[in-house]
Amino acid sequence: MGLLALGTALDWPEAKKQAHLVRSWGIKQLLEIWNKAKGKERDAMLWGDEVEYLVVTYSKDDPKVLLSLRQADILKALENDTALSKAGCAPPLPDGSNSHTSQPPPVFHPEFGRFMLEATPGKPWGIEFKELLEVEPNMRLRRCIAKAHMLSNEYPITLTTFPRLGSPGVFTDPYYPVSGPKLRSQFVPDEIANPHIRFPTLAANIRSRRGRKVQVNVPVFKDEKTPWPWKDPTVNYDLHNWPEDDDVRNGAAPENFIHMDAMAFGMGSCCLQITFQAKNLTEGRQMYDQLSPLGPILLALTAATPVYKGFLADTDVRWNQISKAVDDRTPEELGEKPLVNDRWRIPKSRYASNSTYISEDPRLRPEYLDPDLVIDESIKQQLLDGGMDDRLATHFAHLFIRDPIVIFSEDLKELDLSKTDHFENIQSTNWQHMRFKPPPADNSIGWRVEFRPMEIQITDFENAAFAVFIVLITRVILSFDLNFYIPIKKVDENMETAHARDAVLTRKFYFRRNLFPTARPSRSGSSTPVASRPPTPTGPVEDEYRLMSVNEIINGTAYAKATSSSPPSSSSSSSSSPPLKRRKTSSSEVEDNEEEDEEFPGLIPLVESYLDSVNVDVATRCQLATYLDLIRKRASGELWTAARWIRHFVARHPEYKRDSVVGEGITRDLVAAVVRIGECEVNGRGFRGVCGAGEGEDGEEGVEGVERLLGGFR
Ligand SMILES: Nc1ncnc2c1ncn2[C@@H]1O[C@H](COP(=O)(O)OP(=O)(O)OP(=O)(O)O)[C@@H](O)[C@H]1O
Ligand SMILES: N[C@@H](CCC(=O)O)C(=O)O
Ligand SMILES: N[C@@H](CS)C(=O)O
Repeated sequence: MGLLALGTALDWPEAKKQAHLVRSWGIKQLLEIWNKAKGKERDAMLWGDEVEYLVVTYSKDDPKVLLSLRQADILKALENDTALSKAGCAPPLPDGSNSHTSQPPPVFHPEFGRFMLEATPGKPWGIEFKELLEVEPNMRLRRCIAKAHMLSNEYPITLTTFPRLGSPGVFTDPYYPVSGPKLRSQFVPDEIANPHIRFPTLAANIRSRRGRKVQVNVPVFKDEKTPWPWKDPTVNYDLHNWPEDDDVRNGAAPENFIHMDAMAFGMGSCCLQITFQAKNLTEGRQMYDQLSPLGPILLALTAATPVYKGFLADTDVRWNQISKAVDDRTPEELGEKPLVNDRWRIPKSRYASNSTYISEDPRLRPEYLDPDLVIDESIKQQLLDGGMDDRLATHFAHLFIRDPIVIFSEDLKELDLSKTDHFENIQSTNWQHMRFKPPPADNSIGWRVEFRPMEIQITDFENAAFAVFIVLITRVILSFDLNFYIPIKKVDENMETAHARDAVLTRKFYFRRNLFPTARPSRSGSSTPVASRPPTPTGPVEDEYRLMSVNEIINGTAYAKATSSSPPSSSSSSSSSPPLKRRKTSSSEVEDNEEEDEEFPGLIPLVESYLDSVNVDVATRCQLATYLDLIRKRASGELWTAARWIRHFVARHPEYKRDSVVGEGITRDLVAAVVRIGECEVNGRGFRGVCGAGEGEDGEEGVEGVERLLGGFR
């Protein structure tokens, strides 16, 4: 959730005139906080998660599911219920106890979509291992409380996208006709966006700055009966409501791509974000850098977005779609026209993988950095003159190549150095996969790092597992002083690779061979689990990394070898499931017979070594083991990603005609299945009973394939 200030928002031509002023005030505010906070020490190791939900309407007797646009009413109901004391919202902790002692009631926030909600814990989590066990019940509590403040036919669900957002016909409740002055979309009404002035202004000014509508094209999945070449049948080439309607006539909607044209198609997607507070600036910078190369791996591992606008896509994750949905670059910045009015060619959208490292770690070789990084030299100079070091000044001078998109006229009267609003304006509209967050103006909390790439998962069990995994990884990084550096450009490449269908099983990612400076004892104390090659700090950088599968990265080469002989569990799926490709089509695709002999320890074994080295009680260790097991099995293919489960669900549905179309009936049943899984979880009844395959305990049908997604964990 970005900066929710209020005021009179400037339209783009006016905002553009003030961009320079906002940037220069933003830099002054940044220097103010920098000078105040750079020496901050011993901040507590806190962290927090953010879970984003879609709100849908669903009832057993209704053949339609819709997006509910009652976000404001729901938030008001939550706000008015100060105790958030709805009966039945206290699911037991995994150890059977019922105490949620460390936490005040959760906090609910608005999001871009008027059909979205975000929930965070009432206060950040602390360093205690036991608190890790509170995360899942707290997430369930949030879902339960949210539901209790909705209408009986409304549900908070954690699918990344609503499968028929922008499809012809009715997909919102209430219905609004398409086309409004802010989004100017062919497919979604303006009312789909949160009416807070930030959101329609973001959408309108991004479009205006760009000079045309955003162009969100996703390759369609080619099934047996998909007409080919495929032309998006929902695009209307004859509309003449807005000048921007010409975009589709000028090639904005190419063949074989699902075409979308508004910010809502990206920022209407849900994710799971984790924020960490570092003990000081140095540690924050280290965490930012070391977590960066893990971003694409976690994106692939959490893949959950195979459907857009009623069609199966040929990609599994949301990332590039959001990137395109907020891409405000002009034709000059995109390199389509010679640079005349703009200052730079800019290689990436504002929503993209991060482009530089920020630590002063001596292990950071210059070769890992992008020599062509675009920065604003004059801003960098101001930061250097203000006492900031070169590397961090470069980072902020890169973020500040962007224009502020939402400017309130009231904020332009005088510079207030007791605030950070102008700095946050630019910072919070640089949606990179990591965010480095300075303390607020009052310096009350520490330097923080936000990990942003993960897709939201269907259940809180999975969301807690991924949140806890990232927490444990940061502790391993800090305890073992791990080194994940690879050239930042390779992180970009990995981000692209993560989009492939089933990338988790079919692709390889650039990853650092040796995470340790020297060999370390293994868990058994015998042979070393670390990479077999010595570190090469001065040798060719290319020797420091190689392509690895997600299984190798997460589970280690030994485990991957042992599990790779058995085909992924998709082999037992219906023949009508989209096929799992094992063909080689690019250098990053997994080849069955191309095993590398080099050892790599794997992140989960490293987490286990770390847990062995600290004092964790048995009950906590057991619960953490179920989370690690889920991730281990997702990485090995024993369990499916949500993307694969959704594809399977669609493929098995009687209404699916193998033509890539995800119709209303399929969408309804998919949402029904997700609601049912959520209910089973909130009620603490487990997935295996009511929600397992076949007839459930309550006499209702189980959810198709749920055991492939979740295994027998609950
Ligand atoms: N001092 C802290 N240390 C670590 N995490 C924190 C701290 N304070 C808040 N958080 C966590 O950071 C997350 C984001 O908090 P919040 O919504 O206030 O930030 P935001 O700036 O709106 O986030 P975003 O960067 O996603 O827009 C939440 O999970 C919250 O629990
Ligand atoms: N929902 C967005 C993130 C929004 C935000 O930056 O808060 C995503 O899926 O990445
Ligand atoms: N909620 C995000 C995306 S619009 C933000 O406000 O920055």
